[in-house]
Amino acid sequence: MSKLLKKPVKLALIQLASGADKSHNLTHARDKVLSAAQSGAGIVVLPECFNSPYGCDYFPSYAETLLPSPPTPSQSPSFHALSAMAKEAHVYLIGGSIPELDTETKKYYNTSLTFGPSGDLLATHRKVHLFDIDIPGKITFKESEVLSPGNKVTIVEFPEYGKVAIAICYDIRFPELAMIAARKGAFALVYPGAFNTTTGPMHWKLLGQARAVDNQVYVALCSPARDEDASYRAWGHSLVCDPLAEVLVEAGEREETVLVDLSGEKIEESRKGIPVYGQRRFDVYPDVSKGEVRFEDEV
Ligand SMILES: NC(=O)CC(=O)C(=O)O
Repeated sequence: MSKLLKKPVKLALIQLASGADKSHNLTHARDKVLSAAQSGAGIVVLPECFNSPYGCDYFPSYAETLLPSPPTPSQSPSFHALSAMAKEAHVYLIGGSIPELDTETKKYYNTSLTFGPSGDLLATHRKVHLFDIDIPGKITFKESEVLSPGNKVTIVEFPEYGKVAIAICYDIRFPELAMIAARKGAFALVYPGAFNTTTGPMHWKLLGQARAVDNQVYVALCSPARDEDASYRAWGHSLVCDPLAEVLVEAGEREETVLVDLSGEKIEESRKGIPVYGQRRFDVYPDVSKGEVRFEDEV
């Protein structure tokens, strides 16, 4: 079996406390990314909407323009801040997500940017599955009132380590994205995500463990810290599951950085012990990674 993860790496999830002040959020994120790097992290993750409060009312006013790439600093201060943080900390940085406005189509997206240790943009993922739910008496949320969906599977190669799949929050509820990425060789599935105090206790950990056990890879979920005064109260509990679906680390509700060591051996051992990876019956059902899969944004 080829090594999915070429060498051990420390992963950091920054459960950031963000507020209404974007430039403060960016400076605060920088401090946390640098301190995660000082603790030995090689890959650092920020939460969904790390530079703004989360909610349909906020997306338009916080949206930045990313295309054509690279944007100017005034079009996207967050792009430039993330690139600089990755370079200064010398880490692979999965920059949570930010609200994006495509000025040509006038469409808004929930978009994740990933940068390499030289500050170069490695990947862009626009949330594919929008968070439209209605649980009477608990929560109604309709991202599609403002946002448009992305249309591709995102797998990024970190040359030192291997491939990582990136998707955003509600995307975790759709196992196809995870299966495709794992079968294409990702060693980890990373989801910046902001579940809430209704969906969090129901499904956050369960979904992390489910995607891990289905695919025998590491799964990381990175949430904003809970703000009790916000209109949307994030669940917190950023966590990492190993390829056997054991939760290796889990944050509480407040601001916190969790760090964990990932190793290729763990993936190999789990696949050797429970070899479902080689036991699939593609003569009985189709392999979703072999059908028509889009890896590039439709333009
Ligand atoms: N932010 C989200 O997409 C929230 C979500 O997916 C949930 O189930 O809660």
